[in-house]
Amino acid sequence: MYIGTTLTNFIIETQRQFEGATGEFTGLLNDIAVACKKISDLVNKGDLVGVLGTAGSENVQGEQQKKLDVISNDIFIEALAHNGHVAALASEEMDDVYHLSDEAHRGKYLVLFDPLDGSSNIDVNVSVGTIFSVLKAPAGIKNPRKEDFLKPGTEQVAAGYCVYGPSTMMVLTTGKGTNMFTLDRDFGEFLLTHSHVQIPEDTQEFAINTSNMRFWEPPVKRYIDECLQGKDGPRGKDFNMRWIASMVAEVHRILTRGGVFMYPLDSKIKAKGQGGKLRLMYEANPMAFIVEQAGGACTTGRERMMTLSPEDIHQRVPVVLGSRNEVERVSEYHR
Ligand SMILES: O=P(O)(O)OC[C@H]1O[C@](O)(COP(=O)(O)O)[C@@H](O)[C@@H]1O
Repeated sequence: MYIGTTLTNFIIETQRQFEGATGEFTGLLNDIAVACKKISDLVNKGDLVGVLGTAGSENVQGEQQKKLDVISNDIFIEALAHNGHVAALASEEMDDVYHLSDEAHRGKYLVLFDPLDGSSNIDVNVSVGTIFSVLKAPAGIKNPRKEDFLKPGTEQVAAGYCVYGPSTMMVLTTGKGTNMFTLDRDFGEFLLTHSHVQIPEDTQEFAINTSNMRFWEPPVKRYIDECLQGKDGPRGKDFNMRWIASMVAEVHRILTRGGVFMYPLDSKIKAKGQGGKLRLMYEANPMAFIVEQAGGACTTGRERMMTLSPEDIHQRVPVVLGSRNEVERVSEYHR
C-alpha cells in the first residue's frame, strides 16, 4: 500500500544533505506542522466550536482581532515554545518579541509568523492561512531581542504557509525549491503532492484591490490600465482579474497557475504614515522566498523584497509578486 512521502520524511531527507544536521530543524518544522493541523481543525469546524467572530481586542497594528487570530497565535506558541527548537518568537498578533520561560530549553532558531492571514475572510468561509519565516538565532543569547530578528529575507533558512481551503495544504521552501504537501485528515499527515513547483514566467491574470485605484501611484495605474485595455491595448492580450483578500490564497493560486499579486503603496496608505499594507517580516519576506524558489519574483515595485534591511518587526511594505516577466514590467514602470 503506497502511502506517499510525508512532510517529516521529506524534511529528514532534505536534512541528510546538511553536514552535522542535528534533527533540530526537522523537529521545528514538525512543531509548525502540528500547530497548522490544529488550526486547520478549528477553521474547518468554525461555529461548531465557537471560534468565529471578533475577540473584542486590538493588535499592535490597531486592527480588530478575530477570535481565531488570538487562538491561532496561542496554538503556535504552545506548539513551538516548549520543544527546545526555538530561542524566541515574533507574531503579527504580539506587540513585542515573545520570550520563552526561564526554564525552557533554547533552540537554534527564531520564528516569525502571521498566525491567521486573511482575517477578513474568516467569518465568511473563504480560504485563510498561516505564514511563517525561520531565521537562525544568535548564538549564546538567552533572550534574543527585536534587533536579532531584523535580518534581510535572504537570511531565511526556511519559509512557508499553510492554506486552510477546500483542502489544507502546507507549502514550504528550505532554499532547495518550493514543495507542496496536502493534509490527509484521515491519518493526519501532510503528504507531498507537488514537488519543485514552477511559476509560469508570463501570465494573463492580475490580483489587486481595485477599490483603491484612485489612490494608486502612476506606475501601478499605467500597469493595470494596460491590462484592462486587453488585446486591443499595448499588451495585445486580454487579462483576467482575481481578488480573494487572503494573501495566502492569492499566492497559492499564483504558485499553481501563475499570475501577479499587488498590494502597492498608495496615497491612502501614505496618509496613515505607513510604508504599505502588508508586513515585511511575516508576510512579504516568507512569500518572497517561496515565490523566488518557484522561479517567480517579488519586489516592492522598486527593490527586490529579500534584500531590504528591516527596521521593525511590524514594518509594512508595498508588494508585487508572481510571474517573473510581469513583476519585472511593474518594476520597469516604477523606474
Ligand atoms: O482588505 P483588503 O484591502 O482587501 O486587503 C486584503 C489583504 O489584507 C490581508 O488580509 C492582511 O492580512 P491579515 O489578515 O493577516 O491582517 C491579506 O491577507 C490580504 O491580501
